[in-house]
Amino acid sequence: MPPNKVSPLEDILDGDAWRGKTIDNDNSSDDVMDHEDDEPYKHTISTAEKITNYLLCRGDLNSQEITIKPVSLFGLLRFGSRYDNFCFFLGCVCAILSGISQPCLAIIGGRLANTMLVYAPTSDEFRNAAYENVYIFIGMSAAVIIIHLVQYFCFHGVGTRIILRLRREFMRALLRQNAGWFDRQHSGDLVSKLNDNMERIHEGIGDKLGLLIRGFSMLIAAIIIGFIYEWRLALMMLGVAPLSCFTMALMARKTEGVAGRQMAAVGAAGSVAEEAILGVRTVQSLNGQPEMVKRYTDRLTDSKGFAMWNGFWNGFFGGFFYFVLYSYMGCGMLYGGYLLSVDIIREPGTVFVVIMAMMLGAYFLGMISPHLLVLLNARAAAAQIYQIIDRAPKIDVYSDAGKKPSGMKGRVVLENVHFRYPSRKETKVLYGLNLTVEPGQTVALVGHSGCGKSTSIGLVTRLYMPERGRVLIDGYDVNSLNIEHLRNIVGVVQQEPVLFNATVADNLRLGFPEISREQMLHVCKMANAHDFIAKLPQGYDTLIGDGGVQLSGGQKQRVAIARTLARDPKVLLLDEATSALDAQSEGIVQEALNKASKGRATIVIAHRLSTIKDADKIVCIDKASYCIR
Ligand SMILES: Nc1ncnc2c1ncn2[C@@H]1O[C@H](COP(=O)(O)OP(=O)(O)OP(=O)(O)O)[C@@H](O)[C@H]1O
Repeated sequence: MPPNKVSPLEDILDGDAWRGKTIDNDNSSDDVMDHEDDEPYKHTISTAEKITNYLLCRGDLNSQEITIKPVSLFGLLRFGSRYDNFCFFLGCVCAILSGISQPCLAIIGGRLANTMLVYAPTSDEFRNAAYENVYIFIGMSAAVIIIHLVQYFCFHGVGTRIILRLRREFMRALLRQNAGWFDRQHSGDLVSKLNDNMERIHEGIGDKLGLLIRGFSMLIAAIIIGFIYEWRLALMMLGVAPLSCFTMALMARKTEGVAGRQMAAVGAAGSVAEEAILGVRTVQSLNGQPEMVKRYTDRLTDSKGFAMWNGFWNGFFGGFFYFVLYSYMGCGMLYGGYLLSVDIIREPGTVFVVIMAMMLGAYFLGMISPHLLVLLNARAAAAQIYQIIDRAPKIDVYSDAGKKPSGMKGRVVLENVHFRYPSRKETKVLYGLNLTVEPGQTVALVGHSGCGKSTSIGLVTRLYMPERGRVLIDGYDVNSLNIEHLRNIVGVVQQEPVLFNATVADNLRLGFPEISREQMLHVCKMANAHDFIAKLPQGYDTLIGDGGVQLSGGQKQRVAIARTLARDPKVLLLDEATSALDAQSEGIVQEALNKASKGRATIVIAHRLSTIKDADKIVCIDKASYCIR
């Protein structure tokens, strides 16, 4: 069954036009282990990109290493609907118009200058010409306001909508990945992909792209207008463009380095804060608050130095940029004056038009230079995100493929199972394990730490696939069963129950949103959880905090057991479900587990005798031998 729609933004997010293609999963039983290593990649920058970078004084960007092939510019719009594509196009047109309009305003400025310098202020000609130009000026300014508004509205809307979809698709794709893949990832990296990369993509299809288009079109329009009005002055003024570009490129080179180090130091401080908050009870119980605050402050102090340098370079080059612009403007005025004196230029307004247009072009060229990386960064960030979105794992929880037999009893057979983890291929964990659990029977798995007990039950839920041998339920190879169906038949209770920051009822609904109140009460009674839940301030609707922090360990475990029972699994896998509890809680939870395992095939992993004393069979796992008692 495809996953349920999860967001109230269905109207925006609905529709398949933007949905990325994924590789179909055949769920075939001849799949071996889930070996899916991602190939390393080194991207080479195209010649056009190299030339652009050199022209804009950013030759340093040509040597940077990009380890993923960036998507194309249009690839950034992959999750855009037709409406988004239209808005994007309209935004680009408005950005170009907005860019062209600025040098055009310089023309009106020049005409006004002419009026003031040529006519007597009291004459009718002066009044008429001045009014005419002022009206044109106001009219054009009003048009610029509208163009700006449409441009920002379009880019902002497109960016926001596409990022919303992208975030949802990324989250959906993340939760689709198999355990072997997660073993090779760092959760911090994935969260930062969700935040930083999305931000970069947003910049690439949003306001910053508008800024780039506007800057380039402004420069081109300024050059054209300048050369049309007076090519000699325009040619002289053209020199300001590389100068301003060079100044801002220098600033970008200096600040990018220190800003990166500043961000890294702030990030390190953030990690300390996150660790301290997550482990606040341990910190407080050890009176470790001053130490944690000191560690946090030390990291922040590291960032202070970089922040100061960042500010210094920004201030210095920002000021120097204006110095370059105004000095050049002065030189332009002198040269314009000379051309006027030798009658090459007839009207003084022409000098203003050329100088103002070229200055505007140069100013915006300088402004966009630090943002040159925006597009490349966005394309590389999109490539990273799409790589995960497009990754269809062999064990695919969203796949519709596979058998869904009804009326399953839950007879579990592990037949000569060999296994090693994909992330540690050199170490073999299971060496031909054989195990049979009849419906209604409880089998205890025992053995020394690390012998492969948890691994065995992970294979029953098909978290991983055996290297050799088969795992069967009612005679069906688990590889041939539909994954969702399999995980409805098999229920797992872990040592550390994982509850979420929601109400008790919401936690019980996870994976089974249709559960009725009666069913909820029934499973909670079976799990010895109903009595304490009923005494909570809002009963089943009580919020239980991060990870269920407002419940005791035993209470959390009973809610987790009830949640597992909600889907009425035929096979119950208990992975040291009581080992983290004190003796009293253990008794209550054990009683709940005994009730829960009635009529189901149950595999219990335990170290305590009390947990396994009622088992029908005890299987001892020891590297190359498995003994049954
Ligand atoms: N995700 C993983 N990636 C790589 N190796 C793993 C992974 N999980 C477990 N292992 C290794 O596989 C072996 C078996 O681990 P498993 O968790 O099945 O042992 P166990 O018998 O349940 O141990 P314990 O009783 O301590 O819980 C161990 O050597 C462990 O280091």
